[in-house]
Amino acid sequence: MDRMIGVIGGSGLYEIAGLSGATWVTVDTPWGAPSDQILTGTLDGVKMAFLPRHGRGHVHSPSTVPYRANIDAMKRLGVTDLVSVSACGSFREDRAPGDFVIVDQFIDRTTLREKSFFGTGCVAHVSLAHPTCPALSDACHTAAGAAGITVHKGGTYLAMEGPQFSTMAESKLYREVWGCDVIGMTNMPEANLAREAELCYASVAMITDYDSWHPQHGEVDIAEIIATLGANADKARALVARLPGLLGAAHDPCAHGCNTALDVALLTAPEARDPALMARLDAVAGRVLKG
Ligand SMILES: CSC[C@H]1O[C@H](OP(=O)(O)O)[C@H](O)[C@@H]1O
Ligand SMILES: Nc1ncnc2[nH]cnc12
Repeated sequence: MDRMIGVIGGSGLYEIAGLSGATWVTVDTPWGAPSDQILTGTLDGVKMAFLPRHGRGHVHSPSTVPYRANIDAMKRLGVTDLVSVSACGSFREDRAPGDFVIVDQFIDRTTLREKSFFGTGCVAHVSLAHPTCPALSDACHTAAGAAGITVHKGGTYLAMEGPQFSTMAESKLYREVWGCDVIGMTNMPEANLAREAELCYASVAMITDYDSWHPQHGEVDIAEIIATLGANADKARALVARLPGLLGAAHDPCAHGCNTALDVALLTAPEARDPALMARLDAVAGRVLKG
C-alpha cells in the first residue's frame, strides 16, 4: 500500500516546510476534533501529514490534547507511519539539552486521559511490550544522524500528567530507582492509541533540560526550555525532511506486527458488540471489523 508519513509535532514544532501541494485540511472524527487542522502534501514523492499536538498557538495542555481524535484523524487520512516529536527533560548526564533520543519504552504516570478506543461493547487488549516500531525508529535514528543531530538509540520515557514539572523527589525516583532516561507529558496515551490503530509509531524525544535532579543545573527553568525549543525544532524539521528518502513511497506490511495488532485483540463476541461503538471504530479498527 501507499506509505503516508504522519508527524505529530510537540512543543516548539507547529509546522513543517517544503511539502508539495501543502494544504491544511479539517478532519472530523467520531472522537471529536483533533488538536488542529492537519497539514498534508508530499515530500520527495511520499505522502505526508503533519499535526501540531498542542495546536497552532499552543492551545491544548498535555492533559487536554485530544489524543484519540488525533490518532483517529491520522489513521482516517491514510497515515501508515506515525512519528511523534516531543520536548523532554533528561535524567542522564550523557543525554544533554539539544540531543535527541529515539525512545523505545514508556512508563505511564498519567491519570486524566482516555487511553483506549475500546471499552464497554467492544473490549480489546493489544500488546504494548514493544510500544514503538523498530523499523520506523531505525529510520528516525538514521535520519537524525544524517542531519548532524547528536542522537541516542533507545531510552525509557516517563510520561507524567503535568502541567507542573516534577518535584525533586519525583525526579530522583524516576532517575535513580526506575532507571528512566527522559521525561515528558504527552507520549502516553499517544503510543497506546497508535498501537490500537495499527500504526507503526516512533518517538523522537528532543531534550530541552535536565529536569530537577541535576546538582549543577538546579530546577527546571521554563525560559531555558523555550530557548532550546527553537533550535530543537529546526533539527526536527531536518530529521523529518530525510524520512521520505529513507522510507520510500510504499509501505510493506510491518515485519514487527504493528499493522496487525488487532488480529487477536478483540474479546467481545460479535453478537454482543455495541453498534454505536462499532461505528466510532470505523477508521481505527475497520480492517478487522469489516472481515
Ligand atoms: C514546553 S515544556 C512542557 C511541555 O513540552 C512537552 O510537550 P510535547 O511532548 O508536546 O513536546 C511536554 O510533554 C510538555 O507538554
Ligand atoms: N523536565 C520536563 N518534564 C516534563 N516535560 C518536559 N518537557 C520538556 N522538559 C520537561
